[in-house]
Amino acid sequence: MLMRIQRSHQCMINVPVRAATEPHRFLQTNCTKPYTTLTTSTILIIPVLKCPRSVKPAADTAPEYLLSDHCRWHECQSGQVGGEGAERELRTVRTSTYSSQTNAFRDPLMLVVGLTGGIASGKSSVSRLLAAHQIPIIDADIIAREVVAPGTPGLTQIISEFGGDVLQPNGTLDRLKLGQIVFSDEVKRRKLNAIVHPAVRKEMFWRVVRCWLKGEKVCVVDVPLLIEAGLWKFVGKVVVVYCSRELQLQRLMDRDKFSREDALSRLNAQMSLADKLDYADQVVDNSGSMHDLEQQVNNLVARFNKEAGWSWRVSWVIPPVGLMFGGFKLAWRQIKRARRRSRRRARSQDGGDARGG
Ligand SMILES: CC(C)(COP(=O)(O)OP(=O)(O)OC[C@H]1O[C@@H](n2cnc3c(N)ncnc32)[C@H](O)[C@@H]1O)[C@@H](O)C(=O)NCCC(=O)NCCS
Ligand SMILES: Nc1ncnc2c1ncn2[C@@H]1O[C@H](COP(=O)(O)OP(=O)(O)OP(=O)(O)O)[C@@H](O)[C@H]1O
Repeated sequence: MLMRIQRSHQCMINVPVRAATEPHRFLQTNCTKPYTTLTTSTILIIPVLKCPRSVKPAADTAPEYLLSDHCRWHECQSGQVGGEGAERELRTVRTSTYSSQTNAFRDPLMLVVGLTGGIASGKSSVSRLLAAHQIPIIDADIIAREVVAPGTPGLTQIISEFGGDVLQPNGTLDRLKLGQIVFSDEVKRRKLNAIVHPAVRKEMFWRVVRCWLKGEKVCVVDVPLLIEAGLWKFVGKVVVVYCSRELQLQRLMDRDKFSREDALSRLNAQMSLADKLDYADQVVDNSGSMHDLEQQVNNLVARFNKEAGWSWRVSWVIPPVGLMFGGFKLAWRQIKRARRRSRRRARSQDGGDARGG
């Protein structure tokens, strides 16, 4: 049963009645809590799930949006933003938040959060807000620059693949030129990815390990291509920063002073945000103001802290615990996520058929 509630002067969403009347209790008992654990013995990243307490049907669970003041839903719903495409995405957002709430073991050793989204959807803005809460951020875009700095094997490989023309007179990479080449040619982009991504993955891995050695209970890896590169499988929680395609384009053009054509070529080089939502455990809707975003991030941090709990310290005391459960949990989580995605697809197809009919 759904009821329509007005959450702010500009925002209306559909939520289950129980969620509307008892949001906090509702969310506490209906949460996705997959985790990533690190064990000292193996220094492996092993996702661990929280023990099922109660598995609710997807339609009976509360959307994450209850806790935030994000907006423009009313505009999307009335077709003011993005038209039919946005409507489809909106449906996906709603479906994904409703059904992302499975249950898992509350015994994380360190929660590794994979923060992703599309180009200019607001990942860096979310990262900055998270960093203000003293959460360590590992930024793949920054690492991707470091591994191609002058004197690195990465830069040498790029020169041998793309030629010396992609260098500036001072010997650094001409990123604008290389960007124009790779974002208009998929084969070349794959070649660049094959040079840069392995080095980025390796460095990210060691930075995660360092976070764990420092005793952090949560760390966030900000990776634009988390889903495309398959890295979502190795993080404990996937957070997708979403906004409509049109807003993404607009923000990209405003920020980087790209023409619409250049912006589109970069946008088209990535999986669509609507498709990324299929992988999300939590969605940050960045369609509203910076203030809306900040509120959502505050809620996200509260959630991380609650989920990480006290037991992350277990990894320091009994390292084999993570190893024992990790392999099993990894496999189990993959199965659950695959089921979840196929349920969502079926639901969104049903919705489309129903409307079409
Ligand atoms: C092509 C390059 C030189 C352009 O540099 P530029 O400074 O203009 O962009 P920047 O690196 O800041 O990336 C901006 C955004 O573009 C998108 N993007 C970057 N590389 C890719 C790619 N290979 N495929 C799809 N999207 C990409 C991401 O959303 C990223 O956040 C650079 O993006 C690059 O080296 N890309 C390959 C490495 C990579 O995949 N980086 C992404 C994180 S691992
Ligand atoms: N809620 C918002 N309201 C207004 N502007 C925003 C909002 N969120 C982000 N922006 C602006 O949009 C642009 C893109 O945001 P940001 O750099 O955080 O995206 P990103 O996903 O990290 O991009 P990239 O993939 O290129 O690294 C920036 O100029 C930022 O200031």
